[in-house]
Amino acid sequence: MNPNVDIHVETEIGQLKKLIIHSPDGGIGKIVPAKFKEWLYDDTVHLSEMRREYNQYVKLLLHFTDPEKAAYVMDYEKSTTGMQQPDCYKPDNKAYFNSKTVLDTQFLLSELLNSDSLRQRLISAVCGWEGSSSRTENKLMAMDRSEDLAKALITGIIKEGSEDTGEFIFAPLPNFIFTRDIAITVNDHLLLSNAASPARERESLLMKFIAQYALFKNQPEKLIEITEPSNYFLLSEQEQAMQKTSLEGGDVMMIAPNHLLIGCSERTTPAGINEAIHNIFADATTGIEKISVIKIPQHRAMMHIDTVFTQVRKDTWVLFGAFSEKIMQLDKRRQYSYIKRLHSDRHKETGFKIEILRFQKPLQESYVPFKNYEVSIQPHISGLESLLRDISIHDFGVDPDKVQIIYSGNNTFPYDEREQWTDACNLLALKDGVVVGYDRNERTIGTFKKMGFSVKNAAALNEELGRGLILPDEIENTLILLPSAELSRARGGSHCMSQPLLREKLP
Ligand SMILES: NC(=[NH2+])NCCC[C@H](N)C(=O)O
Repeated sequence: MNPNVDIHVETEIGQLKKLIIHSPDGGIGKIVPAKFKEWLYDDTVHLSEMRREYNQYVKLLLHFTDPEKAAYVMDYEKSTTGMQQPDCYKPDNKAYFNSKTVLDTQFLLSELLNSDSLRQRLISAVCGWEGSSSRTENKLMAMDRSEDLAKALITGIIKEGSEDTGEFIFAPLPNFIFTRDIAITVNDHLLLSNAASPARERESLLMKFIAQYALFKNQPEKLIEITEPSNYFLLSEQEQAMQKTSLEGGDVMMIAPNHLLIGCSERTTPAGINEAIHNIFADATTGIEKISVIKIPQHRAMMHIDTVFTQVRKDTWVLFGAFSEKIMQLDKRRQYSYIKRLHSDRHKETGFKIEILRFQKPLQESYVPFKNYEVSIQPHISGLESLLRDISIHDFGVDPDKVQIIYSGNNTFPYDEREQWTDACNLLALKDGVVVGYDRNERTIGTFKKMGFSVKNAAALNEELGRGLILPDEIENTLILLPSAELSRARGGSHCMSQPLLREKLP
């Protein structure tokens, strides 16, 4: 792909033009219960069903960004009915849809691996990381097709015959479908994550290669990296745990052209945030002037901030009601029972209260790297709901009376918690007011309807779009529902399954 062409994201809701995804690969079919905790899963997944669900998502993205390729996959599917996973969805197959707007990490990697020097470098880096033997390294080097090699580096399996047979060389990357978590476009820069757990570290390594050698080949200065301080290795184990520098993309939202949100969570540490703020403010060209940091409890149910809220439209948000200070002030009993629940399955202090700090970039002349930036607690921002209102009003010029918050599960226990768990708050905007969610979150869907949104099933809509009965431009104020029985088990929604590279500016 052309290096550094058309990479720009300045909001969460501008019309989506280009993104990186990763279709569920065979590694997901290898998860065993003994590995749930380490591999960040809560269940085994029925892979072929998950793929059927995911393919609706891919089709939808193609309809909105690359209609020719949408037509191609729809025709292909029709001509091959009965195929479990049609070849047009496989990045290593000749029939792959190969779009320039819906890019798969696996396809991007295989293109890079056509270069001998990069092939050598990537294999050494991955094998070094995984502690593999030289025999494994040589086996990988000897692979003919770069498509097979890319797949092996992701799934951890050197295929022999069908997908289910082959040699295991390292652990799979079952969370690679959540491409949001590995990197975030910040205006025309890319912020690379530093994963919190070993299960996701190889993902970061692969993404770094894609960013360095494909997306930003000619502009390495546009990459923002989060690293451990140089004296980290000197610290005791205890100090290292305290000062771990991790930041995952699910905690970062490019909310308005000069405003970035960063969550402090189970996955993103204060040291990671500190590093991000300094690196972003030190670079005069990122365009970021304020960074709001949101501290949420360190809890599996809400590993990133995008599991508790996302933006739907300039004036509309979906939020987990337990984090609305407005509701919690009214409902002290509910707050108490919620805190108790959060604490009961966690030994360490989780810290329930949401805290928000705003960091303001000082004028460039007075900026001394790593020394000064202004921190403020805005008195009118007392929690998440007032932050979201503040963004609609001040960043998007919405009339204060017009801001609306949709609460997951219609803010009624137990649906609020159940639907937050299955990513009712984790929506991807295809454009201002058109978002993608999961069909299982019925109470949340009901609230969308009450608020005046249309609701459409992805499969039906894809058919209508395919037949030209409706055009993407004609779709407004709509929640599009993906089938989600299996997809939701991986514990992420459409927001985390997307890494936007290009969105149009809002009018
Ligand atoms: N941005 C997100 N909410 N990502 C969800 C990631 C889910 C994944 N199983 C994990 O625990 O890492």
